Amino acid sequence: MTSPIWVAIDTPDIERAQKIVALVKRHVGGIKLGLEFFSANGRAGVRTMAGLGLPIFLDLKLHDIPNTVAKAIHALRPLSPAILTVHAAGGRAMMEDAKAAAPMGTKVVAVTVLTSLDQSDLAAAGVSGDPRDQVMRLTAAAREAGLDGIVCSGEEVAAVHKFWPEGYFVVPGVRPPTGESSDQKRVVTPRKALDDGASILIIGRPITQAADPDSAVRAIEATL
Ligand SMILES: O=C(O)c1cc(=O)[nH]c(=O)n1[C@@H]1O[C@H](COP(=O)(O)O)[C@@H](O)[C@H]1O
Repeated sequence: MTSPIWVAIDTPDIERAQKIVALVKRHVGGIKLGLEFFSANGRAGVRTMAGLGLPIFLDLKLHDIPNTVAKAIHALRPLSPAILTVHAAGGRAMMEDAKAAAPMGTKVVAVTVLTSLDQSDLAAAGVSGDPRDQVMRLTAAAREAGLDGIVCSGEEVAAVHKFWPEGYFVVPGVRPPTGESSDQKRVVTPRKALDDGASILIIGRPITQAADPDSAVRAIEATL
């Protein structure tokens, strides 16, 4: 069975990225490359990583006016990533244009409320209600825009799954029971996120910063 764990490779160093993937590749379903990696290595770097044989999640969290986001996605088309992210806060028109610009086989998913934010952060930004209310509002917009799914924390995934049973749900901010949460505020265990309906789990530092990434990913796998 394909692993639901996708490893977040957050480093600008492509050699380190390749080493980590070599260590964990038998135990992960895919590789997530984000802003840190892409800013340093660009499309050529993504191609190199794709050559390692696992599906690529290109997590650029695009958020701009519809035309700019659509053109950016158009420029990424040759990479045909398995998954691509935009911010749901960019609005329905932006999400519709993002989906239209993406290659056929690419899942476009919308980031709802970052897992590093809690209710007080939302209040500071003028958003009332708790993170779950805001995740639900943005999930409804993503669904109406024709996206494939959303990114949310494990605290909201059960509600989102109930609302959108056929959606694709990406859950980061996942920590093993003994793990440090670092900058993540809405955190659940990998087992709970899956039980509640996560399609895939995004896990970075608990694997990539471990002294032995292979043992770390296998220990997490054993809890699923
Ligand atoms: O879109 C994401 O992947 C994402 C959304 C979100 O709300 N929170 C979040 O942590 N992420 C990403 O998930 C990864 C989590 O990394 P760790 O906290 O190291 O496990 C990072 O690459 C983040 O960019």
